[in-house]
Amino acid sequence: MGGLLDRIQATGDIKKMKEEELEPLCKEMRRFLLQNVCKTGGHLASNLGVVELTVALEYIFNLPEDKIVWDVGHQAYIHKILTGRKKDFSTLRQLDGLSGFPKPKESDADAFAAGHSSTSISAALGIAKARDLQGKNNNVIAVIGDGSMTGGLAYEALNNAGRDKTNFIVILNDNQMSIDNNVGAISKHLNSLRTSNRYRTLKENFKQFRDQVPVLGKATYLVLEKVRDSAKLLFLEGAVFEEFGFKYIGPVDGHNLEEMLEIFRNVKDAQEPILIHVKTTKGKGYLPAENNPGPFHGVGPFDMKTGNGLSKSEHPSWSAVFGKKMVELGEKNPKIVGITAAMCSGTGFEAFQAAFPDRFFDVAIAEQHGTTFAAGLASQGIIPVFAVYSSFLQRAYDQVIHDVCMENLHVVFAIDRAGIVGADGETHQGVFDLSYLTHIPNMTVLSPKNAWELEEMLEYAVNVCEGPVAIRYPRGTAEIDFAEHKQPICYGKAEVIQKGKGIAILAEGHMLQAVKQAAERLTQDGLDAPALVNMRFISPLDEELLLEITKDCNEIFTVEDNLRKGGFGSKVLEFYSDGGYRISVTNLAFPDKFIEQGSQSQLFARYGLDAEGIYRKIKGKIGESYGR
Ligand SMILES: Cc1ncc(C[n+]2csc(CCOP(=O)(O)OP(=O)(O)O)c2C)c(N)n1
Ligand SMILES: CC(=O)[C@@H](O)[C@H](O)COP(=O)(O)O
Ligand SMILES: [Mg+2]
Repeated sequence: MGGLLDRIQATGDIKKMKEEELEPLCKEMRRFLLQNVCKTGGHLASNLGVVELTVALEYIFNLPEDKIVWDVGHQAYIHKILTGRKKDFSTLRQLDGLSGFPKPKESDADAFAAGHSSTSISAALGIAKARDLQGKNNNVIAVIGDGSMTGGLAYEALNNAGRDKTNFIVILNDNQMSIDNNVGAISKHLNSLRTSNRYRTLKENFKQFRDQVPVLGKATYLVLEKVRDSAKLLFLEGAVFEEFGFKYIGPVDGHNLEEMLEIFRNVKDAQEPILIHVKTTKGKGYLPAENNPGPFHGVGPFDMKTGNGLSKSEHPSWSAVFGKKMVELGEKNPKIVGITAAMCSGTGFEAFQAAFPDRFFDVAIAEQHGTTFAAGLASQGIIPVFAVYSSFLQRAYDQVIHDVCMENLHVVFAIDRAGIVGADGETHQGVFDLSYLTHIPNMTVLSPKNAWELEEMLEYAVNVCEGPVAIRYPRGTAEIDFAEHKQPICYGKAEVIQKGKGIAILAEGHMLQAVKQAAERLTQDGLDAPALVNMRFISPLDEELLLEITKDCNEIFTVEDNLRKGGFGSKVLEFYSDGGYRISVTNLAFPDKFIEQGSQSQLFARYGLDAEGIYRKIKGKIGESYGR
């Protein structure tokens, strides 16, 4: 056990293995993956599905000279293990550990960083063009899943690449799944291709042809091409990729190592754009994941024997609170519709989808389209609620401005995973949305302190607001026991949790919990109780309250789950500065850099945004004036 993988770790090169060792290597790889990911958590099912594909790719191509661009990159664990990172694999997705995504900073075998979907063909095309411009002749390969193939960016790249005739290879890894079931016309088209046996027929024809005209190994591809041209019938139905100018090869069995090796040998160094359609099974080799690929797309620690998750919480997740409330709102108002961009289960939208299938739209991985589609619906009096992760909405920035806000359309954005998300790291931290939304005219931005307030804000956003409105809430479990503070939501009004003297702490959303604990410690230290405010509205700010508070307080602290620049605190600072008010404002927020991976609590602690850190920063700032 561990022998073959350890050999690769020692030699740093899978190419030194004998071909007959590759099957046992795949077996060992699956065991290793399971034994580790059941402890660290991670994107298990996608990785189990690409074991043979990755092993064959890295056996035939020469890394790092040849460049493999993994789309999203959540399925690059095997690649990491094969390229010298087995020894660090137990640190996967942990603080200061191995990233769950490709990262050129981590290894020169990682050609391009990713985390968001549908970028691989564009990036690979750019890398191939750069190769040509520099007179090099390495191979460039994009590996993209069927789910990621629903993203518009992929088609912009195909459109560019096919016309351009740049030689590079696209491997379409089709497991018929996005995170949930894949949807849309492209997915249907892939299904129709999957069931055809054109590649096998082509191979049969080729064999007959070869028996008549002897050919040697490397020329195989050229012969295949000739066979193809002489057997046009096989291609009459045509894959859409042929129309884009790619040579289409497939569908091929992505778990048949021999077939993968043969194809990759044949296409290596080809001089035109080629797309290989590979069929795989998500979760392959681990029954709980094969039977339930959705939940095993991304998992926390689990029991390997049963597949059951280990972490349980008595509190509901923010997404679950959102989902439950949406059903209630949907029952009362038939104008409400739900939109997701391939994140139905992640955003808690499943119950709404089940209850109102005609009023629920999974637009696939298409945040830009989802936003403009919502604008279209809103322009006709429908009330769309688009539930979308904060970092993925970054894609639709122009659509938010141009299609929604400029026309002041009543679109509700339920921004899930706002703030620090944890183990996914830099690519997924939702720490920009306050900065990229709050300066847009007409946009209302709300941040709930707890589960109850999320429900109230949703009701308010759907039934009371008129223009565009965004409610941002974090990943994880929602606080439910703030029984004492249940004031109704009023446009542009903050909620005063506690009046105070000297210091005022203004909290954004769920940060109020840590702020309350920090405030308690300050009072235990003998300071006057600080004023505590739950801002609720980040845009527009409650300017009346900001003025009022200066009567009793001269030290203002803002606390938020966002980067500092352009965030909530900097807006407060701007307000006082523009008005010429002489008051000390300190912003407690994430620093202006890409925030690394780690658990949410580790990251809040590292950046001084947990209760302890907030307490220390306030104490440090005011220490002198209080003589402490
Ligand atoms: C822009 C963007 N939207 C949504 C996601 C979330 N997401 C990550 S993987 C994934 C499904 C991808 O499906 P596919 O490409 O087929 O890969 P598979 O996991 O099936 O191998 C989704 C929706 C993302 N990473 N980026
Ligand atoms: C790779 C990707 O983008 C998603 O799978 C993401 O990791 C999901 O995040 P959650 O676990 O927060 O739903
Ligand atoms: Mg897929």
